[in-house]
Amino acid sequence: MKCINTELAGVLLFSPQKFIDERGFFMETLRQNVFNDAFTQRDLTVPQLVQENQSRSVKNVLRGLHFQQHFPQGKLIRVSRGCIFDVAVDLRQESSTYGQWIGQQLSDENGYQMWIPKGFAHGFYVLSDVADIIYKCSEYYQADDEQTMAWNDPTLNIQWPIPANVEPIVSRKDNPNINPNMITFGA
Ligand SMILES: Cc1cn([C@H]2C[C@H](O)[C@@H](COP(=O)(O)OP(=O)(O)O[C@H]3O[C@@H](C)C(=O)[C@@H](O)[C@H]3O)O2)c(=O)[nH]c1=O
Repeated sequence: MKCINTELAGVLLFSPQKFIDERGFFMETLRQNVFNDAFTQRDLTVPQLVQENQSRSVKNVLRGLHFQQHFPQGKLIRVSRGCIFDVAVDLRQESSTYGQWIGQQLSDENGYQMWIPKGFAHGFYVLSDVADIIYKCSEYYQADDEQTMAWNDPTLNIQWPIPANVEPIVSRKDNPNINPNMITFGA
């Protein structure tokens, strides 16, 4: 498993070694010592991962942007089936990359895992017919602590790879036209 930095401080991309043979493939998806080393080598605190989630989405689904306000979660995200455009937005006011976003394709082909630290909002858009996302979190989910920021927030101006004339499929919570409690970036 290789770990590389991204242009946003603390956002890491893990790239596994894939062993392909006539049966299919094999790869390690978590190895605690490699994971820990990636953080200690960068003088970052090693996160404890306390919850794992899986969701399935169909093409054109967009989930996010989500974050927990008082109990922020770091998230280690991978895709076991299909392909997504995964987005992290830096909401850490003291950060040199505050307000910036990063988008990365994660797929069952590339096997990449994106580490999104605490203090970021997270969302993704599904590019394949179906996508299964598996992600581990460093804090427990707390429904009443969760905040949603509009995926199409004009200040963030995230360049989602949504085809022209396609409306993404969103939950009521993630629909800026329906959810009156949505957070506006910078407000
Ligand atoms: C996230 C989550 C949801 N749920 C429940 C609440 C709800 O009834 C149902 C579906 O929840 P949601 O609609 O919030 O699911 P979803 O929109 O997939 O929420 C997720 O979106 C991505 C972008 C993230 O970053 C995640 O942290 C999480 O916020 O599952 C849990 O029980 N535990 C959890 O950890």
